[in-house]
Amino acid sequence: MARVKICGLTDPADLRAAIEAGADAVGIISSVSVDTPREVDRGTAAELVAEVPPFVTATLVTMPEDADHAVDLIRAIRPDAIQLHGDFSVQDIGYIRAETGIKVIPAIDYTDTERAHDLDAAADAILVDSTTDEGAGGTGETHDWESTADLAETLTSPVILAGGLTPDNVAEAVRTAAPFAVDVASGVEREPGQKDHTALATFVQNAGRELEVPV
Ligand SMILES: O=C(O)c1ccccc1NCC(=O)[C@H](O)[C@H](O)COP(=O)(O)O
Repeated sequence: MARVKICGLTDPADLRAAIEAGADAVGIISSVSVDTPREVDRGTAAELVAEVPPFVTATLVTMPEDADHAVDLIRAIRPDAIQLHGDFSVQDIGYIRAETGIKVIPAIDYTDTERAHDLDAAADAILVDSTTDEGAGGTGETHDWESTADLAETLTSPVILAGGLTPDNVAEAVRTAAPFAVDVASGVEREPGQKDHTALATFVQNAGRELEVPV
């Protein structure tokens, strides 16, 4: 069974729908250096994070200028975990964790297996995505899930599979890559930045939650 993170939530109604659908984690995107309909300002990010209940991981997804900027964002927004897009080092990850005490999840492009191995010991999990040249996510593009399966076998960190996942392909992605978790942003939207609540629920079910032991 793969855990599920629903990413790029921009308003309370979509946040609640993701939680009701059974998401294990939610992603709120703030302070990114690319143009995306899923970005919210720092204040909105803090308000959304404050609405996340216990046992659901509120994840700040960001492209900070440096490790101190990441720490500053964490202190303002107060997430449970940070997903870092950009060229951050082992030292940066250690520093952010030591300063804030939260889990640090670097995002890497699926082709950058060397970087994944470099960060493995420092990271709490690694998000393997189909990223842009700037290292951003939300591309809606799938990649070779078998290569991610091979990569995951050589890492000790839990691997989160992202990139182009949808309610229709997530079951196949989980079967092929056997990730710790899957992550979706654009694949469950009704329009850019707004989630389709039916698609959210179907995504969570198809990721394998329906296989849980019935009550
Ligand atoms: O979603 C974005 O627009 C985005 C922009 C900049 C940095 C990260 C971003 N998203 C990060 C995520 O975790 C997405 O869920 C992941 O990249 C998958 O996106 P998608 O292919 O649209 O499902």
